[in-house]
Amino acid sequence: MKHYFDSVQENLLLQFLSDKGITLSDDKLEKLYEYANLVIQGNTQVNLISKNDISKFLSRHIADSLVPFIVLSQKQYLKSGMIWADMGAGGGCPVFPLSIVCSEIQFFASEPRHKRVLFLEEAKKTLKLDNLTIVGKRFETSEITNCDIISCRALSRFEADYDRAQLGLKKNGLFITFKSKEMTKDLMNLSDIHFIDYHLPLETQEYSLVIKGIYG
Ligand SMILES: C[S@@+](CC[C@H](N)C(=O)[O-])C[C@H]1O[C@@H](n2cnc3c(N)ncnc32)[C@H](O)[C@@H]1O
Repeated sequence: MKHYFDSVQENLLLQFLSDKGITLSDDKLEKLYEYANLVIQGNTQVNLISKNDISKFLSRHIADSLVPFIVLSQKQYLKSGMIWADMGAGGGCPVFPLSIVCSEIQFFASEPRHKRVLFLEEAKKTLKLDNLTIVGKRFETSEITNCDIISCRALSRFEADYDRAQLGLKKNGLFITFKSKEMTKDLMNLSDIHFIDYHLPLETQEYSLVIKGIYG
């Protein structure tokens, strides 16, 4: 398969994963690369990601998307059959990379914008992601319920996203969101809140995965 990114990007992603003790099968890596190809190609038709980010899609967006998988795997939190919903899927990060690597978990992606939904449906079909359901609605009207985990990336303010997630989370479910480190200062006093700080390849700023709930 022709890749629409260079081998430097591939190596940055592999190094990022291996630094965290993660080795993925060749099948899963190929699917991640195929998904990256689809986004890079799809971005010429539909606005999925910023044009500035195309050349670093693997090291910036796919690596970032996999951080919840890395963190929850380290805690052995992920179990077969769990239900995980992502609110505001956009071009599919983090939910596509997560569905690819966590094939035993059932994912839902909620996204209201029609052109993005068409892209996501097509990508799901191409990648044969049977564990992913695309719901072309706002999360509030999606009727997605009973989730073990609800995530969102670049959606809205923490409080608004957390409240929105309560509509679909099981009791004791986890809410997970991605923030820059500097945006977490106001959240320090919340109960059951965890901050896992990290860097991404080629990026100077520090990021924080924010998890609300008890996860180990
Ligand atoms: C900035 S994009 C982020 C996309 C993706 N998560 C990422 O990190 O690249 C936010 C997305 O959330 C969607 N969105 C906005 N409000 C929403 C809601 N209430 N429920 C679900 N999706 C929503 C928008 O249509 C948009 O595609």
